[in-house]
Amino acid sequence: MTASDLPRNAGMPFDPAVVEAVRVNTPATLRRAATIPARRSVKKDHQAAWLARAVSMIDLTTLSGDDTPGRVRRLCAKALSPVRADLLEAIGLPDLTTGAVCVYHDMVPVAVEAVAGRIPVAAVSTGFPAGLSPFHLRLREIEESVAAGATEIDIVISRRHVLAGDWAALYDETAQMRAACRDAHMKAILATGELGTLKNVMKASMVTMMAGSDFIKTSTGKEAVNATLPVSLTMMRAIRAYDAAAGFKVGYKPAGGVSKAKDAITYLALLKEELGDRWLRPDLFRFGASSLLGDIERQLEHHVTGRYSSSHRHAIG
Ligand SMILES: O=C[C@H](O)COP(=O)(O)O
Repeated sequence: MTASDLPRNAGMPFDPAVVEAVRVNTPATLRRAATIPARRSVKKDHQAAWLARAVSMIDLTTLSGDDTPGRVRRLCAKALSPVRADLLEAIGLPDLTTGAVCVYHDMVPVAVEAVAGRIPVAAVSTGFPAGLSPFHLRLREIEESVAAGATEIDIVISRRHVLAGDWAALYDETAQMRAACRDAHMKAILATGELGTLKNVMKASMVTMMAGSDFIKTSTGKEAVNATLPVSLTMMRAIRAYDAAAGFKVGYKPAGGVSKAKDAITYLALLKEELGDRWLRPDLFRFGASSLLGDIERQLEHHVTGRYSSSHRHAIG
């Protein structure tokens, strides 16, 4: 299934009442989030299957100033063959790829050629990570990446509109970005670590979904605080509220600092509890991660062989 086959979020007219109605019980959210990692919601013998599913939902990412075509080609090769064939065979999987690759605009042509249509190419955009370049150039960057073959665009929102409570401005900018994406799927990066409160996270989630975002994504990976469980719980609840109001299922993408296999399982267990099995698929969930795949592959090797490829690795807690 390619991006263009997937349903798109048509959005809904901006409704300030929806934003004003937002309520977040922060202490309760923090308490609930604190209990999640301790729960053994995934049985040990199911872990391999969950880890393989996590791999299929990774946007394998490189977003560094020293990125080169060679590095991006190696990233794409890994995305197309993320787990050793002997390990896949041992866990009974015929084939596996990551959900997508995610790169800066200038690396899109290299990635498009390297993946040869087998998985989507996502481009970060709109002046990533700060999102403070001239607005017309932010829209132009989207258009250029789509023209270069990116079928998924990860935009960054203007945090100042959230911090000022200017929800109409946030809606308007996001809607214009969505229009610039044309057929490409749009993920709205909220940079939640810079939004101050969980209430602002919930409001920004609702506004960007009303403006037509197909996914909402926690972070650029460049903030001081990126994906967390309390923020994830809040954004998943926003997605559920939007589905109830608009009848559309928006995807969720935690990004930044998700680097351990046990964390991936925790996120998936939370997703299953909060949104249900339908979200446990690449069209509605992605990890934005650059190093998570390495730890998952090491855990899969231990599951199959009883050994770790490097001595410093520890079993999933
Ligand atoms: O989605 C993109 C993030 O920048 C990935 O962050 P990470 O390098 O901490 O995995």
